[in-house]
Amino acid sequence: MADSGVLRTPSVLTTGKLQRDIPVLPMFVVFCVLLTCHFIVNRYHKGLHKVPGPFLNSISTAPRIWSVYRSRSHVDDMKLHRKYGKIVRLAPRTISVSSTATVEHLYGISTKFVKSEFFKLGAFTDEKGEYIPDPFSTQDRHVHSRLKRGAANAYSLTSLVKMEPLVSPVTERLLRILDRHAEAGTVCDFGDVLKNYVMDAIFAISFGQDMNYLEKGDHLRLYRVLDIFTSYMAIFGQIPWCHKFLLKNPRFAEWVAGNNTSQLQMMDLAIQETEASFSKPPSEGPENFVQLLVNNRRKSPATISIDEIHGNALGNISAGSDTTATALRAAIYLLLKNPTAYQTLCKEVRDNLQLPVSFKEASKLPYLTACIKEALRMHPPVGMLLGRQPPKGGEVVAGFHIPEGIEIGINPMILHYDAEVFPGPYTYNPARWLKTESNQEQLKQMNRCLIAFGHGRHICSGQHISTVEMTNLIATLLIRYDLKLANGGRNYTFKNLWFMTQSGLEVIFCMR
Ligand code: HEM
Repeated sequence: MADSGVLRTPSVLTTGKLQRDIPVLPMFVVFCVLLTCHFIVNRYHKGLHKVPGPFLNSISTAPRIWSVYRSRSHVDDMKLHRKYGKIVRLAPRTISVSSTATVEHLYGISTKFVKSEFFKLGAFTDEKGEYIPDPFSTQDRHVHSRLKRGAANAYSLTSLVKMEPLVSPVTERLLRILDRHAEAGTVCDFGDVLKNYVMDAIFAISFGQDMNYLEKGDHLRLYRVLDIFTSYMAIFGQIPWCHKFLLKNPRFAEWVAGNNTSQLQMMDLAIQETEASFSKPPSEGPENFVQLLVNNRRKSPATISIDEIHGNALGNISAGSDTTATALRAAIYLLLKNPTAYQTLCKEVRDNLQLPVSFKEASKLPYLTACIKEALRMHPPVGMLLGRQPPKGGEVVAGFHIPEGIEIGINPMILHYDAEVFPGPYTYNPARWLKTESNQEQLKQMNRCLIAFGHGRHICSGQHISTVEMTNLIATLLIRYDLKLANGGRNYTFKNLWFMTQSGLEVIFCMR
């Protein structure tokens, strides 16, 4: 057989020509010089070397990414704050503050700070890859204000209380499942059940119909998408410039998500429900979230576009499911771990409420509200910086000039453990939230620093949805069952990848 020319061509591997032609040593030297310059620029960028923090973190993002990747950045950040004080440089372009005085400055209604680049990783795009503006990710103040106004009535407490009947069938389904556990005396993986419950509840509120996650489990495979999405945001949000090469790139996104069609199904549902709401007159029963937004558009088309209706509805699923489930798990776990608090709450709830629970009645119970606040304090579902960027020209924060383009923020997990605001911060103490004659000022301060839902301009739009869900569900459970942790709660653990998701909440239910 005749040799092909290709085979006869001398290979660099056999001749060793590569080593002789490429000046490896000079290239290595150039690389080291460039890297050193990069580190120097990072460290001294616009005077940021004055902000205290570890040397390595000031020259490279690698330690920060490693800390986030290990799902324990709050532990590392706490240590850094203990060592360096109220303001710490976590990475060349990331600064963490933990001070009461900065809450208003960074997040207040009239703040000049805008959302950091981190949030752009969470933006929705349509099928053509065009950005669908949403309040969560937009940096444009006017767009943000318009979006908030356009959906304000749908997120208001008054509307949500009217939507309670939409969630009732979901709650009944949950109780049937828990009754079965109680009758059989089996241990319930309550963390998973709660996740499914919250998913069904948020679908019911948003679209007027749920996906029966409680009985079918994750049949739409939304959890996988949401897990990838939050871990991706946590890790690559530290280097947001990468996003355009990763999930923002449609080919890469398709490769990662594979043939997962759940987002498309969600989008279809949002589109169908929006169209159905347009074609029927305002209904007599409780209106769901999409219907309320459609009515807003009917009255004044300029207030909200169709894409924005879809964006809001889809945002409810991604922002409102894991977060609320996490808060509920924390509230239940902490209660069951603390028998005195559990007994106090059982007494309050059982003496004052009956099934079916209504928020109007349940929200009057001070100890129930206190237990929810204490759980949100000790285990805020969002456990990383609520990042912001200063306006053009920068801003002075905690005595340091922070130039534009730099991410600065407060991590709820740090501020909520500040002993000056919350004395004995590592102790579960719901009573700290109860009003007394002498603690008015302290309470004001604590409420200002409870930033589990954020604060001010970008405060969580869905806080009332979660509060109603949590209040009603916890009261319902305590009226119907006696609860106790299986194995003393030994399997309960959590990881912090932006969302502080737990696993192993195993509970034994007994009918009362
Ligand atoms: C316990 C449950 C929840 C927690 C702890 C939580 C936490 C947060 C936090 C901390 C922010 C502010 C982020 C920032 O300032 O940088 C936020 C914003 C937001 N949340 Fe929630 N959330 C929860 C439930 C929900 C629900 C149920 C929904 C919707 C149904 C929702 C929708 C939103 C939206 C749309 C924003 C953006 C608001 C804006 O930027 O103006 N969240 N949430």
